[in-house]
Amino acid sequence: MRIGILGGGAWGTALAQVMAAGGHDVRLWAREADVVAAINDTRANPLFLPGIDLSPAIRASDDLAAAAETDLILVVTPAQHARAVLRDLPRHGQPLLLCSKGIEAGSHKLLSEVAAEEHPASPIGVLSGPTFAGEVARGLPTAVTLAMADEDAAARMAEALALPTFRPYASDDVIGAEIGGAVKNVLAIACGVVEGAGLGQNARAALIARGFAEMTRFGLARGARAETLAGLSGLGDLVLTCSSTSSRNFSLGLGLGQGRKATELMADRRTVAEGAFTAPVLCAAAAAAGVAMPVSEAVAALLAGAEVGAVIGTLLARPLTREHA
Ligand SMILES: NC(=O)c1ccc[n+]([C@@H]2O[C@H](COP(=O)([O-])OP(=O)(O)OC[C@H]3O[C@@H](n4cnc5c(N)ncnc54)[C@H](O)[C@@H]3O)[C@@H](O)[C@H]2O)c1
Ligand SMILES: O=P(O)(O)OC[C@H](O)CO
Repeated sequence: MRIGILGGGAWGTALAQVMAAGGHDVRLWAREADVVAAINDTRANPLFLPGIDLSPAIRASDDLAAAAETDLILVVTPAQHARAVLRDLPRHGQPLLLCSKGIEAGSHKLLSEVAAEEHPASPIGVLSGPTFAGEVARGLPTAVTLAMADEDAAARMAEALALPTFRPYASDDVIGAEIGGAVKNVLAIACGVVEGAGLGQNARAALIARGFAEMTRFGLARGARAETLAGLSGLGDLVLTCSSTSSRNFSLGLGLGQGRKATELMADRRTVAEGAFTAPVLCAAAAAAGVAMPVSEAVAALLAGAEVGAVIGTLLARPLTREHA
């Protein structure tokens, strides 16, 4: 297949490497001229994915039209930029596979809804799961959820994209696959806070379990299926990012837990910690749906500048409740 990849960050570049290893013709769109030049001239992306020798089958361009002349498009921009990039992408009706993790600010729309609005003729899918880009690019074993409304189409897509070390599991739960990836980024910040504030491993395990309860409540309210949230793109990704400083979201939380301010931690970064953008949107969307998300609200409060001790105190002072209320 000819595969267009939108986004030359760590994940877009790692996916380009996977697709090239599968024998596909890969056209990577990156917005930074230095990223395009580095990929084409030196087979590397030192800005976003250092230390990886890239396949010669990857051709980079800053021209969206070049990525559009393909059989399949992977959308890998930060979530808040997905609509603008999709709006500029020429419409050819090929499938769009969403690989970004987030919820659109303002509209509270999932990226599958954004993509369907911008490219109504394209079949929409989601590829999501526990996937640190560096490990995927190095060919380490990885499994993901690949969801499309038509599960047979998802299975065919999974077959076309699979490698011995890259295993997509087909699903028809597009919403579930998206919500797991978006919510786990917020919860990973919370787990980083626990680490940074020295609250211990019991607290982190409790937070993963109660965070998963939040993810499930919100997901069910938005039409996700519980088994998808308990799978690779939900619980699988939650466990990965809640337990490793390789996660940008966890690392952001670590700094917050040490008492540093979000503005300072976010100031100079060129890489994206999606949970910081998702947290306020998620809280607003959950409130609109009548879903309680105390852990996510605590993260949103910290990101808005609240003091870490006060936020932890408020969370621990909540009235006791039933585990499955
Ligand atoms: N890095 C990972 O391990 C990983 C794994 C799975 C999913 N993701 C998701 O993939 C998405 C992209 O993350 P990443 O890690 O590849 O990014 P990154 O942090 O490596 O790089 C930042 C990216 O943002 C892009 N960007 C900045 N401003 C932009 C704008 N105005 N318009 C369009 N693009 C803009 C940059 O060009 C660059 O591609 C995120 O939603 C992330 O959650 C990342
Ligand atoms: O580094 P993070 O926290 O953006 O996580 C990257 C991926 O989403 C892990 O699956």
